[in-house]
Amino acid sequence: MHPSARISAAIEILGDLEIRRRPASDALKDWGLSHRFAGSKDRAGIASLVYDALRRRACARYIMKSETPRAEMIGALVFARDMTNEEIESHFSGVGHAPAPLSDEERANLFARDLSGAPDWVLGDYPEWLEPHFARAFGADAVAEGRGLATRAPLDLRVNALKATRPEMLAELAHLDAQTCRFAPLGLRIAQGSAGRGAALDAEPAYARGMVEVQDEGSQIAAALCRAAPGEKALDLCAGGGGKTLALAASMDNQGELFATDSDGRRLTPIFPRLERSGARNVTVRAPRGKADPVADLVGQCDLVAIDAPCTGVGTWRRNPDAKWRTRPGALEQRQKAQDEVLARGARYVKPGGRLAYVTCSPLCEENEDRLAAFLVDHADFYCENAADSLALAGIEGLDAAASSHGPGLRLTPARHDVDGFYVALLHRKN
Ligand SMILES: C[S@@+](CC[C@H](N)C(=O)[O-])C[C@H]1O[C@@H](n2cnc3c(N)ncnc32)[C@H](O)[C@@H]1O
Repeated sequence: MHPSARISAAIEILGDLEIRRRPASDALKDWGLSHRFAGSKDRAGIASLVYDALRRRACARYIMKSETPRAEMIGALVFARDMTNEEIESHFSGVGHAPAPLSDEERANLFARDLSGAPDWVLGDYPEWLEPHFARAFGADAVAEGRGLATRAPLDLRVNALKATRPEMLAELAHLDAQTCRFAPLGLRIAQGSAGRGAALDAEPAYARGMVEVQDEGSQIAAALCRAAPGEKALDLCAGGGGKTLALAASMDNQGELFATDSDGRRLTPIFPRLERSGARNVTVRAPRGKADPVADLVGQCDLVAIDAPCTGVGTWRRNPDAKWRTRPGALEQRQKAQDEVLARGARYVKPGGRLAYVTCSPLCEENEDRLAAFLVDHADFYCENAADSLALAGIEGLDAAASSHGPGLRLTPARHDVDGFYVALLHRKN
């Protein structure tokens, strides 16, 4: 497909999202099924355009003074693709499958690119309802942090210490220009292509053999901060697809016991092949059955309970840009309730002297420091670890400035650390 035809297709899909209010991945899949002539490169290129438009939707709508998918696409080419006015006009030629030529009004708005007077939520490209929450979490940096969350994510890999070393994998993946991550001790980063096209990892023998695993550097740091050690009894209470479980198992070097569960058994499905591929042998998956607690025998027994809590996912917007417009205000209150419940539940499994790791992929105080403060009111037998100690004990260097200024714990953000947004705090149960 001609690049201009891809732009037309992306506009069509943005229109579908507008009307049917469904996940972008569903709309993209349906488009692919009904346009079978489009090859995989075309589909990837169109998806990348759609996601870029979602990333920069607020700025695009503002400069174009319009909320149409066409306006969003023009804005995406400005803000996410750095195209000149002439380049954009050449794509909107009306020839063949290219979008119709720009109207006089569109041309005037495009040429002006006028963001003057725009509020922070527009400049930072986040939903208006989150403005007070961003202001609280980030203060004067709200716009910069929003912009960070509106960029494209790189591809990060975690070297599976059960099967390989980082120097070995650096050499193995040199043809992808793999680089060591800045902070994560086992992390490798592969830069994305200019139009957001990623490396074909599936074709890599090192990936197929489980020597590397896809995991954002922020998620790797969160897992490393848990300090799961060989010989420990550990519980991953919100294991989901197992991203953190695999990292915890590797950090335990297959020694000790790691239990993985989740309140939603269906979410555990991907964990089985992933464990198999990774060579982790000390993990027991306990799927919930009926109302009984699948890990009841672990009450008061665990050295470590990791809670990768359900959250708004604001920190993952780089990878899921449509989530930022699909999340509704009520979701924040719902998540806070779930977080209080899961923290109270997790505390029960920690043995005296054991630790509880609380992790979210959200930067909002309401989901992080506020939840810990509420937890500590009801759990006087727990205390929070100092952020500097957490980093030192996990052997992670260069992140001292990530200590939260809102309370205990650490905050990672795309703008400051070039990783997905994460919050991590370590609590200890007193002896
Ligand atoms: C952020 S996701 C976990 C992601 C996963 N740890 C990973 O790294 O791939 C949060 C998970 O918490 C689960 N969850 C929510 N409330 C829970 C509870 N009270 N007990 C256990 N799991 C819960 C959800 O079903 C969801 O799978």
